Amino acid sequence: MTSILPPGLEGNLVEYVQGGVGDWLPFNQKRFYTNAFIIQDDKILLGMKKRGFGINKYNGFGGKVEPGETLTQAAMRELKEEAGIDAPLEHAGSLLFMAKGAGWAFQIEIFSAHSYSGTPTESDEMRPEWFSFASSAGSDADAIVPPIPYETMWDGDVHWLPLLVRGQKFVGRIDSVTQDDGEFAMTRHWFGTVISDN
Ligand SMILES: Nc1[nH]c(=O)nc2c1ncn2[C@H]1C[C@H](O)[C@@H](COP(=O)(O)OP(=O)(O)OP(=O)(O)O)O1
Repeated sequence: MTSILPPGLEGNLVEYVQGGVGDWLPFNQKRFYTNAFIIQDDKILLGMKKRGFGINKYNGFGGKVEPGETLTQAAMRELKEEAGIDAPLEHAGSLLFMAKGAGWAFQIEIFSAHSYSGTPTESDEMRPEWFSFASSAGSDADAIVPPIPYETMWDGDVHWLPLLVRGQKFVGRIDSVTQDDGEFAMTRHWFGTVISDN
C-alpha cells in the first residue's frame, strides 16, 4: 500500500508513521548533508554535539556535502573529522528537514556501517559514546552501556532510528518551527519505509 507522499519525497515508499498538523512548508532548494552511524551487535555510536545546530543533542556524525564530493565521500570525511574513525558506510535512508522561514530544506542522507577502524575520539564538534538498543534489560552489558537517549536527540529520531538499527531503509520529512528558546519543534512529520525492487 502506498500513500500520498509529502512534497520533496519520492520513491517506492510505504507510510510507517505520520503526525502533526498544517500545510507542508514551501521550499525552493535543498542543501545536502550527511549523518553516519556505526552499529555493532546491540550498540550504536552517537556523538554529543558540542557546537552549532543541535548543540547538546546526541546525533550521528556528519555535516555539509562539499562541492565535488559524492554523498558517500562526504559521509566518510565527516565521520573521520568528527569521530576519528574510518568505516565502510552504506546509504541507509534520507530525511528532508524544513525549518519555517528558511525557504530551503536540509536533505540529510543517512549512512551506517557495522564495522570501523580506529578509535572513536572526541573532536571539537562531537564527543562519541556508545548506547544500547538491546530490548532485554538487566544484563552486564546494559549496566555499562546506557539506552539510546531519545530525550536528548532531535524529536523525529525516535521514529526512524529503530528502522536504521534493524537495517530497514527509510525516507522521512520533518517540518519544524523555531521556538522562543531557539529550539526547533516539529509541526508535521511523515516517515516511510522503502520497498525493495526485488
Ligand atoms: N538526527 C537528526 N534528526 C533530525 O530530525 N534533523 C536533523 C538531524 N541531524 C541534523 N538534522 C537537521 C537539523 C539541522 O539544522 C540540520 C543540519 O545539521 P548538521 O548537524 O548536519 O549541521 P552542521 O551545521 O553541524 O554541519 P557542519 O557544520 O557541516 O558539520 O539538519
